[in-house]
Amino acid sequence: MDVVEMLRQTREKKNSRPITFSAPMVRYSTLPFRMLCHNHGCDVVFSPMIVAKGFNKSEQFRNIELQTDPLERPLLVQFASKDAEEFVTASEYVVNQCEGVNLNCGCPSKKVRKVGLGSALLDKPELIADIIKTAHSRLGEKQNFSVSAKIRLLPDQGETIELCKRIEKMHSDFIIIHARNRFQRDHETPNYEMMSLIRDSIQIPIVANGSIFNQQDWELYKNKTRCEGVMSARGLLKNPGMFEGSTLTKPEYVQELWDLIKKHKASHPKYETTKKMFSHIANDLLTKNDRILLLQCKNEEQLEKFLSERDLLN
Ligand SMILES: Cc1cc2nc3c(=O)[nH]c(=O)nc-3n(C[C@H](O)[C@H](O)[C@H](O)COP(=O)(O)O)c2cc1C
Repeated sequence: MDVVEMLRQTREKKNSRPITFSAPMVRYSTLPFRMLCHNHGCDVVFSPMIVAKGFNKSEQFRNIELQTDPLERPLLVQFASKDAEEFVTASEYVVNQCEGVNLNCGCPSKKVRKVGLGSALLDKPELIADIIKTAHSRLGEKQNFSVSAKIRLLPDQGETIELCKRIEKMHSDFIIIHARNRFQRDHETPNYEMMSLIRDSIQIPIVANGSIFNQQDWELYKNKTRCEGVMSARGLLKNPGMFEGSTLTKPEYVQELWDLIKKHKASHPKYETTKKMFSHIANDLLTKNDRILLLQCKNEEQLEKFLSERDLLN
């Protein structure tokens, strides 16, 4: 259950499979989706990004934003914050619900950056360092509990390496790197070369992220960057069984997610999000016309009828 130990062991064992992570995804990486990923080959699952300020303010917000289950663990919880005390306070609320906390330094959304969160932190390496250092000094004693950062590359190679070294020096247990900078679009090729240079510069484990859709993709990362972990977002939305070797999504995943949402009803957000989630997971099982029809379902009953008629639900 110690994520850091899992990553270290992978490094020591040659030719071993990297530790697999489901990525933080606003709206989508709720408890039912995390359980599905956990059941199908994800070694570690991630909460969506949670804004620490709101989380600290109200119990109601905390209950809505984060619901967990011992069966999904190891779980990491990600916070957006620009203040060390605020990050630690939020982390203290979740310390018994998860195996670690992560600082979001990568979200490129304008709305998030405008308030100084997400990838805005990449312009302030000293602030990232302060948050990680403070969190480590206050939470580092807790066993099996990690503190880490998720970053994107910077446009400048030297600055990226400096940032990673700084994060390591502040005792981040590992670092998650989306192998693109914040100006790059998700379809652009990840920068494996820069990842390899980072590997040569730091000792802490690296979790590589960016366009991992199948086994070849994660093997490419492992070979090119010598990372200890791999993380997927869109790949798992398309095929939640990707990390257990399934090459295509399966009707069973649709049924399982449906059952998990029913079971953990309160933890799942609005119907519109549920519908979109099914449109991703069932995408490759449907015809083009059916994909359009799915998105036209107006409520849960219609969606259930639609999926049942296509033999995706019992
Ligand atoms: C719907 C969606 C929501 C996301 N939400 C978050 C988030 O909450 N926190 C975060 O660090 N990254 C978030 N990301 C970025 C992913 O974690 C990941 O870094 C990015 O999608 C690249 O990985 P991929 O190529 O496997 O999709 C999100 C991505 C998607 C597609």
